[in-house]
Amino acid sequence: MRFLSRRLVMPNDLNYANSLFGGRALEWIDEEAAIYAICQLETTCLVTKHISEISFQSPAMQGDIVEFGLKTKSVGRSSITVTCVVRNKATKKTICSADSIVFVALDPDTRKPKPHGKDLESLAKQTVDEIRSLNMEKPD
Ligand SMILES: CCCCCCCCCCCCCCCC(=O)SCCNC(=O)CCNC(=O)[C@H](O)C(C)(C)COP(=O)(O)OP(=O)(O)OC[C@H]1O[C@@H](n2cnc3c(N)ncnc32)[C@H](O)[C@@H]1OP(=O)(O)O
Repeated sequence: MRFLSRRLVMPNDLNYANSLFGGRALEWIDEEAAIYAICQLETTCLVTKHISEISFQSPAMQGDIVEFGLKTKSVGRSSITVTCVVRNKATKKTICSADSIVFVALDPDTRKPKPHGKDLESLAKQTVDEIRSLNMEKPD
């Protein structure tokens, strides 16, 4: 699982108990996972089909930086299933997680499911190439 994206918990992200609002966490998970799926499938035309049970394990507070871990769980003909973990960047404590988020690639004209032509093997290679292109070596 790669943790590449981060967000800062701001005042308008809070619930009445002054911790991160669950609905905001869900919105972030959907958005982060969608961006990940778009990059994996190399298409901008996809939709969220299914989000599995989400467990909220610990609160995030104002000023916390949270980071999003994503990985591909499986790939089908038109779908990709992604796992997402949200954790506190400083403590590494899990805030919440969604085990299976299913996105379906669509034909932009018909809005029907469209085969994406990817498999786990090709995605693994694509990921290696992507990490290389990010130039994430340690600084001198
Ligand atoms: C997010 C915020 C973004 C913010 C900006 C960030 C920038 C990024 C911008 C772009 C943003 C894009 C991400 C938008 C994220 C939404 O919010 S999309 C809005 C919410 N979603 C929708 O409106 C989808 C509505 N549903 C549909 O239109 C139809 O159900 C669909 C998707 C066309 C599929 O139709 P269908 O008849 O179910 O198709 P079917 O052939 O039976 O199944 C298709 C595939 O889904 C699988 N499937 C079907 N049902 C299920 C199920 N219950 N569970 C699991 N898999 C299933 C099938 O197994 C099949 O997989 P493959 O074997 O082909 O791999």
